[in-house]
Amino acid sequence: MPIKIAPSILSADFTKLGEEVKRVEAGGAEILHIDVMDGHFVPNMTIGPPVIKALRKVSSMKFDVHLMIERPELYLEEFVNAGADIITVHAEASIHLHRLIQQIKSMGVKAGLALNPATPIEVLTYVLQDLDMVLLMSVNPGFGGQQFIQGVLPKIVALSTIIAQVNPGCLIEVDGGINTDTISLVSRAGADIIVAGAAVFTKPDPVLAIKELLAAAE
Ligand SMILES: O=C(CO)[C@H](O)[C@H](O)COP(=O)(O)O
Ligand SMILES: [Fe+2]
Repeated sequence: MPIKIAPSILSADFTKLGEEVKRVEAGGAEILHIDVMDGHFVPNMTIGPPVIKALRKVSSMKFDVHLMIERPELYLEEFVNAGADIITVHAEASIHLHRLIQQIKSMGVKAGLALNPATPIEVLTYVLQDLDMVLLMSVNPGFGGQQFIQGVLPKIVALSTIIAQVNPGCLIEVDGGINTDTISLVSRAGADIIVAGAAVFTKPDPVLAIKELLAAAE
């Protein structure tokens, strides 16, 4: 499967969010990455279900909702009702990971599990077979526009080897610090979906920026 870019609205202009989303969709983007932060799990706050619900009215892209929140189990239904297609929770945010993943799947959406840069992939051992996606953070979560952490590259390689054996349908998403220099590294390491925020939405032409990222990945 060719890699896909999921533009992250974290770096979009929030005063015209609907227009920004429609623009990347018209340009061919299929997945929209939506970063939800609660000011507890990460030291920043962003948006929640009402904004996702509003965007759902103007977009038919797949909504890839990245929950950087504590107690995600309390809010799953709200995010599903708002229009999420994939819900990704952090392994570090729950002590009942198996139950949490089953809860997401029982709601009829795809289940993703995110790992911070310092979290080893061994945490996936007994849940990988149930996942639709693993999100490997390549920055410490909380902010857009940070520098890519090179140490995550062997983690992507190791995970893609394990996924091929255990759950070949499970996708690897890499999130943080992606630009035209770093994208080829993560693509070669085995990423299927690559999130890009600053590298898309701080550029004068976000659609062109996505095309340049895809070209650099090859
Ligand atoms: O989850 C995130 C931050 O916690 C963002 O998705 C990520 O950082 C994307 O932004 P950028 O491409 O600008 O690094
Ligand atoms: Fe994210």
